[in-house]
Amino acid sequence: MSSTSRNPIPVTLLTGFLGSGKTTLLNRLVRQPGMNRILVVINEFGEIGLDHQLFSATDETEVVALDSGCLCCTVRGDLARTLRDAPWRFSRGGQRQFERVVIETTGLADPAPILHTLMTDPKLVPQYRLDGIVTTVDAAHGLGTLDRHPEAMKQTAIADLLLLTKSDLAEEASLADLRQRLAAINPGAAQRVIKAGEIDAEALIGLRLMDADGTRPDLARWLDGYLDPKPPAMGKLSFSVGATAGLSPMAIGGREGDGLQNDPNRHDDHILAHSFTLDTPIDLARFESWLDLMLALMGENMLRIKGILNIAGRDRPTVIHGVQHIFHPSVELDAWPNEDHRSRLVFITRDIPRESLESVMVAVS
Ligand SMILES: Nc1nc2c(ncn2[C@@H]2O[C@H](COP(=O)(O)OP(=O)(O)OP(=O)(O)O)[C@@H](O)[C@H]2O)c(=O)[nH]1
Repeated sequence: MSSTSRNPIPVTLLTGFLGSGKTTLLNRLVRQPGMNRILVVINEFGEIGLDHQLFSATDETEVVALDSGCLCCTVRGDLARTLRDAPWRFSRGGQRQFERVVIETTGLADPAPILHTLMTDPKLVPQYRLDGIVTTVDAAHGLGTLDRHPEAMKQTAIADLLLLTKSDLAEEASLADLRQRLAAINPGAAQRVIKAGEIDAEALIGLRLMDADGTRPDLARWLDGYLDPKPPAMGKLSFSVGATAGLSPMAIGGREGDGLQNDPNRHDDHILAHSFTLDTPIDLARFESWLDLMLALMGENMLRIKGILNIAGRDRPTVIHGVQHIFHPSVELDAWPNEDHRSRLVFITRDIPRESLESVMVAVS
């Protein structure tokens, strides 16, 4: 099957702030008939990519992980290349194996440059059409996140559909306030309140942000307002590499800061991803008190904690998710995604130097 300008492949951009439920939604969606033959492009932020391991694809799903940085900053070229090559790369017997594309951005991505790529790359424009932008908003944290993070504001402003996730964690009154706030930012977007990623796939299809020729003027105006022609600023960033005193013998992932525009750990001068790999099984009680201490010390600047853990005494991996100050219940996966059974943790922080994380670890060791 070929894609032509008369039959371009629909693309859904799935965005939403850190921990707002994008992967949970995707995991549910790909099990529905309207969404099974899809190519999922997952963009990881941070040196250790965990998202594609937490996404459980079906047999019919093709998955590509773009893990060399944040889509909006450093890997737009990768996205363009991936989409250009996808129709032949994911084909069997001359038949393309996917009917639509879902791009899951990092929680920090500014969607505007990604849209710009989709709309202007001369090889992509005839092959793909933007079907819609879906933005997840955490019903429990949404209001505070909009106040503090301009990325979340942009993700909201450009959505066709706003999915208010985790409704089970939000008070009715604050949900109503959030809905009002979202409507003020983006009155044109439909709002749906969901729980545990449950929504009919049909609701996400055919949002028709743009005509197939990509000329809808309000989007172009929006892009004009948001696209920053300046390249990202360069700054000094250094990572310590090697063992540190901590929970257990621990290898600290990382490398000396170089070529920051390609640094997968850096979103801007303030937001950094810190990755840690722990070689030996974790003592759960000790780890939990370490986490409590870190959250107490780092407060709101600890944006996201994600990890796949090898807990002493457990055969299966345990996945943990912290979203700002809320720690979601940990989940045991059925099996390790690959042979590497080391624990891996990613912390996404604002204005918290790596040394502080390390010093907390030293303090509790
Ligand atoms: N209580 C509750 N938890 C939810 C719901 N949806 C998602 N979660 C939890 O929220 C946490 C983060 O969800 P993810 O789906 O990983 O969020 P994400 O947007 O993909 O996260 P990033 O990729 O880090 O930006 C996980 O622990 C989920 O289980 C919900 O409706 N209710």
